[in-house]
Amino acid sequence: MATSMASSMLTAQSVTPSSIQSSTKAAGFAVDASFVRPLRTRVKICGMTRIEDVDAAVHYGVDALGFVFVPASKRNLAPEAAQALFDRVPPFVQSVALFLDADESLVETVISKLSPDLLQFHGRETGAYCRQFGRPYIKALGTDLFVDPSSGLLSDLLADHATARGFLLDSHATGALGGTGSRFDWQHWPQGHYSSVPFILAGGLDATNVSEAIQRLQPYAIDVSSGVETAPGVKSALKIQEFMNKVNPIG
Ligand SMILES: O=C(O)c1ccccc1NCC(=O)[C@H](O)[C@H](O)COP(=O)(O)O
Repeated sequence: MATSMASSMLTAQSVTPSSIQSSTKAAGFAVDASFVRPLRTRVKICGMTRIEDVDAAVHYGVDALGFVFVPASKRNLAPEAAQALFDRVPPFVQSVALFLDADESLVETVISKLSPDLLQFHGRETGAYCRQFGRPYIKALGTDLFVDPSSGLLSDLLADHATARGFLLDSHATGALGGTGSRFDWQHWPQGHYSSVPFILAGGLDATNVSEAIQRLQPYAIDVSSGVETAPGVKSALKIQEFMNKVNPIG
């Protein structure tokens, strides 16, 4: 008890904003006053379709749960069917509603019925489209954009989405379906001064590769779906446990 109190005091003392910022700079990220890297990697598990999976994810310490409102997806939820899942999300765990080039009416229905904490746009949505809902959002970007940043496409997109709370980098080509379980070439992970908002790593993560991903890329957060599933939309409590233990090892 005494030892653990002493070590938590030590941690609290040594974690000044300036020490956080200098370690962030060392990792190659642009830092401004609005983005201080957290000490632990945050986790979103996406594609929740079952109450028992929500419970397992919460039990193992997830930060956010993703719910897919994309009719073409195997993980798609009808807003009415999602109510019971949203009702199960406890305080301090975020609910994230995911859309892909959706009709505005679907987004509005989900907002009014389910009150998600955060919206996630996975297609070719413009900044103006995303902002019209007046809710915080993150924007998914295909890493094809990062292969040649000099093209200007990437900086245009980041500028258009200047009010996004973060950018999720996935292996999908922009506009294509996500949640495929495939990894992108991590060499294309942004190391430069692209943005002062957090980058979230997604695409093909699982318990075998997530530690390496975090060490090499130091993302703000990670997002996983297939890597903790036995079938699309069916999560495994054991895989969630193994994954979460690798992200933020206990002890
Ligand atoms: O999950 C889907 O079916 C889906 C459909 C359409 C757009 C996006 C979708 N999922 C996005 C994600 O789940 C995340 O980006 C995910 O963390 C990465 O997926 P995975 O490679 O399966 O871990």
